[in-house]
Amino acid sequence: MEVINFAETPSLVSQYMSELRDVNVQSDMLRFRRNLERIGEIMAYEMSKRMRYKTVDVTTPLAVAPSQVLDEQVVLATIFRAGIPFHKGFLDYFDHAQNAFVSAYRKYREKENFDVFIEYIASPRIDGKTLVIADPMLATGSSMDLCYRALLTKGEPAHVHVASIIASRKAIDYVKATFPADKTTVWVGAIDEVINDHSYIVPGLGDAGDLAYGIKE
Ligand SMILES: O=P(O)(O)OC[C@H]1O[C@H](OP(=O)(O)OP(=O)(O)O)[C@H](O)[C@@H]1O
Ligand SMILES: O=c1cc[nH]c(=O)[nH]1
Ligand SMILES: [Mg+2]
Repeated sequence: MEVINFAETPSLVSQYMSELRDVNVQSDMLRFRRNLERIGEIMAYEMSKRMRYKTVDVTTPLAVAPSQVLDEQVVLATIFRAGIPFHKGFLDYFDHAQNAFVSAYRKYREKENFDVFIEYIASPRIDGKTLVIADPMLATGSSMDLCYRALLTKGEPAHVHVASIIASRKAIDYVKATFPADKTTVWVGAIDEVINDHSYIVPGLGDAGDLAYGIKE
């Protein structure tokens, strides 16, 4: 399974990542959401280079121009809440994509133990399509895995792109063990080595949902 890690090649993504992580910048929620979006936009563009195109004739005011257009039906899936700005970045580039939304939340049994519950799914059929699941944080990998399994009730995708801003090493290993190796590509802004007792990524950035939308009760 190919893992594309943007941290290996310094670019503007590195600048946006540093702002996302920085406690002194995080109080600017607009910038936090916009940086999630911007990384989504750049990932979408890089992903688009791996996709299939077909040639069509486009009529200009002067003549006919043979043009390359995307020949894959993309479904952009995301997980509430933190996935929303990241998803918007992808959708602004893959503007013809269909979309899927899934809810997943951690229900803590005690401080360190929790189950992830999926309660809501709104998705088109995904048979033969290119499925992108965009969620900024891949901590244990449970939400991503449960989301994927929920989406499989809507069909079998041709290819799966797992897109994340920060992943833990543990989650990368989990995705490698649970997603189909022959048709999954993983895209990450960075991989952090540590995950703490509360299953938060360290150094990570904190709680992406709260930083994007405010704390919840
Ligand atoms: O890999 P996991 O251990 O499953 O954790 C990752 C999940 O945690 C975050 O969502 P969170 O549960 O904080 O919800 P929120 O976006 O509503 O804050 C994130 O957006 C993922 O969905
Ligand atoms: O580090 C983490 C883990 C889960 N969810 C987050 O938002 N951050
Ligand atoms: Mg959260």
